Amino acid sequence: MTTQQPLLVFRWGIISTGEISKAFVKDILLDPKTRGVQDVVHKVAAVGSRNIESAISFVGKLIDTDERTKVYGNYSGVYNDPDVDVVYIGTPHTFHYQNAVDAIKAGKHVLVEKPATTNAAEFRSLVDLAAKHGVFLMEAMWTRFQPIALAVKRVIDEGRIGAPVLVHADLSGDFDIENLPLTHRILDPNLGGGAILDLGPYPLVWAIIALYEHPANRRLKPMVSSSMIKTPLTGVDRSTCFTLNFPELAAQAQLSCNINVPSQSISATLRFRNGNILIPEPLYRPKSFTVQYFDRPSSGKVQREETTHFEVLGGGWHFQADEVARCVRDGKPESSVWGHDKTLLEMEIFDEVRHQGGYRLPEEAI
Ligand SMILES: NC(=O)C1=CN([C@@H]2O[C@H](COP(=O)(O)OP(=O)(O)OC[C@H]3O[C@@H](n4cnc5c(N)ncnc54)[C@H](OP(=O)(O)O)[C@@H]3O)[C@@H](O)[C@H]2O)C=CC1
Ligand SMILES: O=C1OC[C@@H](O)[C@H](O)[C@H]1O
Repeated sequence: MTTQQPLLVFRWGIISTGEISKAFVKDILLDPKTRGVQDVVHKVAAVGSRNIESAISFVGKLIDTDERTKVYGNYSGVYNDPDVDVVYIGTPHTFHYQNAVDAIKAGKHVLVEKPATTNAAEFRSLVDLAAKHGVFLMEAMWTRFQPIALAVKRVIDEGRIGAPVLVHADLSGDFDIENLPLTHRILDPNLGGGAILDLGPYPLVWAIIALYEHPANRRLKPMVSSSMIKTPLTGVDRSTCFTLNFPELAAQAQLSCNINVPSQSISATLRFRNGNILIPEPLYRPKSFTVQYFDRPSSGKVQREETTHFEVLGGGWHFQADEVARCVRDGKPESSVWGHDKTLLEMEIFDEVRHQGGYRLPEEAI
């Protein structure tokens, strides 16, 4: 017999009113029952923007007036609002650290957009601060919480496709950089511009699922080698390739990201001894995956293919919100699906990639 959890009404404070904050809020306000969630509902208790007009317009467009969402022309109002349980941070990369520090010091749980910080030292310091204040902290690595990622993980764990050998994954996007203002977050080094910090988390998440999380890897960190091509427009990385070596598995990941070419139709191929898993674009929210089984181990000859499709109501950002709510309800300091170790690994890999590529951000908080 299963015991029914009482319904949790989880109250979000939203920091900033840009594109991702809009997408996140639209998703969390969808009826959770449409994705089979019975124990949690999300409410937007407060929205903070640098500009009060923007907060008012955001709430007017996206949130039912019955919700009585409070608006602030700053972020501190949200941090200090007693009706807010958790703060969602949707500002550009280089502000994540300070925004998270402010929220945590106000005693709020935090979900911070990817990349959680601009470097590993900043994230380590957030982990310590969150522990000191007894609050939950997670990077918004939404792809890892989508049903498709959970299903791919099940296929790997079930073991029929054997041991992992090689992961190829790329997330590219044509941002038309020649015609973008140099102050756009994708180009501006002051906002952490370039491919690695913005797009890099997505090829990496599939390598983490297939290789880092593989039980035979024993959570060992990979060795990193990489190269970058920078754009002369602002000096941020236009194209980055990075390779991760997992000696314990004798396996590698070849990952790439680029801000001025379109993505590829098959964006990731996870190669195993007895078969492959193919993941189509967009790599951050694929709608299907295909498992190819070989006729015998290592033959490369596909005997059978199975494609699984996923229908999701909304953009797919709500699954991570459900995880945050449940972790907070259960008193957990971090998620077991996307815990602090994985964000730290991500940040350390990106530090090394930037070091090897000679890309130092103008101002890193730590
Ligand atoms: N998970 C996902 O799918 C996605 C995640 N992201 C992540 O979200 C973050 C924001 O991206 P996105 O929403 O596209 O960015 P936007 O530029 O659309 O929005 C960022 C918001 O941050 C606030 N802000 C505070 N300081 C500044 C500043 N100096 N310059 C510009 N904006 C500032 C502004 O809100 P206000 O004026 O209201 O204070 C602004 O609207 C990035 O870190 C990115 O990696 C982005 C896209 C998709
Ligand atoms: O997270 C993201 O996913 C999609 C990209 O287009 C965007 O720039 C990025 O921030």
